[in-house]
Amino acid sequence: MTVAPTPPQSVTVRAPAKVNLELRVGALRPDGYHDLATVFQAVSLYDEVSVARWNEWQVVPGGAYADRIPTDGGNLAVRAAKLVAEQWDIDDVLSIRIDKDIPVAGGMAGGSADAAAALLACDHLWGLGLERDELAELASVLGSDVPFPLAGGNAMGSGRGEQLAPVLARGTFHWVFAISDTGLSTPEVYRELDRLRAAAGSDPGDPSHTAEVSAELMAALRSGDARALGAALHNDLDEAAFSLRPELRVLRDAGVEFGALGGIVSGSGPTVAFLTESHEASLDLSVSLAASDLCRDIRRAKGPVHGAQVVTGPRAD
Ligand SMILES: C[C@](O)(CO)[C@H](O)COP(=O)(O)OP(=O)(O)OC[C@H]1O[C@@H](n2ccc(N)nc2=O)[C@H](O)[C@@H]1O
Ligand SMILES: Nc1ncnc2c1ncn2[C@@H]1O[C@H](COP(=O)(O)OP(=O)(O)OP(=O)(O)O)[C@@H](O)[C@H]1O
Repeated sequence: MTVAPTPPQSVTVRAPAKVNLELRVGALRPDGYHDLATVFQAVSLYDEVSVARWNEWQVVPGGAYADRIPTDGGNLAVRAAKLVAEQWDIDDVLSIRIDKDIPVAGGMAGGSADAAAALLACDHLWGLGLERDELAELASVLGSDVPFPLAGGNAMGSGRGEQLAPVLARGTFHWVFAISDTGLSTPEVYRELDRLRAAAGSDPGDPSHTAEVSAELMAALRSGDARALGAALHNDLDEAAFSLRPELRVLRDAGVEFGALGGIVSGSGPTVAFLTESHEASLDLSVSLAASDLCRDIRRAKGPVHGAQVVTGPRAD
């Protein structure tokens, strides 16, 4: 006699943060987004999202940044689960636990990682067997950054950042992230870039704002050369973030002076990402930054790492 497999009671998925090694922002589009050319790298800071059937929709916050997780229907993990339920006509209502180790509103795509994790977790909980490209399609509806934490590794992003292509890369890179205690709003940073462009006499919607990833960065990734990668790091949103938070420029300059191979704002900030030569160099830089008192919190991580992965089994609570 064959026994039908029992559906899982709950599923936990771990998803990584990202840093944009290069972020080139093109013209403002009529839909309010900007054309982008970017290279993402997944780094070893993770959120864990557990989904379980429940009698009402709820978010159970946990982890280092628990107090900053929205617990209403606007939470991206809830939106992701509801999107899957709606598409496949599923009536279940879920409790979603989020263990947050990715800074909130820090430019490291924490909410997007949670959305990506929730998509994969629901796929497993409901036994849908979705293909990676079906998940990526749903992810792009939820946000420009959501497809990447599903994929992980290194990837090129185009369109509004949601269209991914693989990137040839070797080696492991050692990062130090300097985290601020108040976040920056992504739309506000893009708006500030447009304001700076307009103030410099150039229409933000002008097609002359083209976005292309540099050959130097791709070559540095291909060869696994940290020094070359440090020199090629670039973020078009740096100046907008520095304009809104001048202290971030001071922090970036200090990290480079303390020996980082390169320093950029991570995505839309305010986290500042520093690339270092080795694990030891990342420890040294962390000590120097901590002594400087220029940031609230310092985290070390390596990249690239895997995209979202199922890590359980039943939930302990
Ligand atoms: C800065 C990055 O993190 C770099 O990867 C992303 O571009 C941000 O991606 P995200 O947080 O997923 O952003 P979304 O939720 O898609 O969009 C939020 C808002 O950011 C602005 N936005 C976002 C992406 C993009 N290519 N152009 C934009 O101008 C728009 O005002 C948009 O309404
Ligand atoms: N699961 C979630 N975790 C964190 N923030 C969330 C979540 N869902 C919705 N949000 C909202 O999204 C806003 C941005 O949070 P998030 O941590 O994703 O920022 P971010 O890392 O700067 O994003 P990105 O790098 O993709 O632009 C927060 O201010 C919060 O109100």
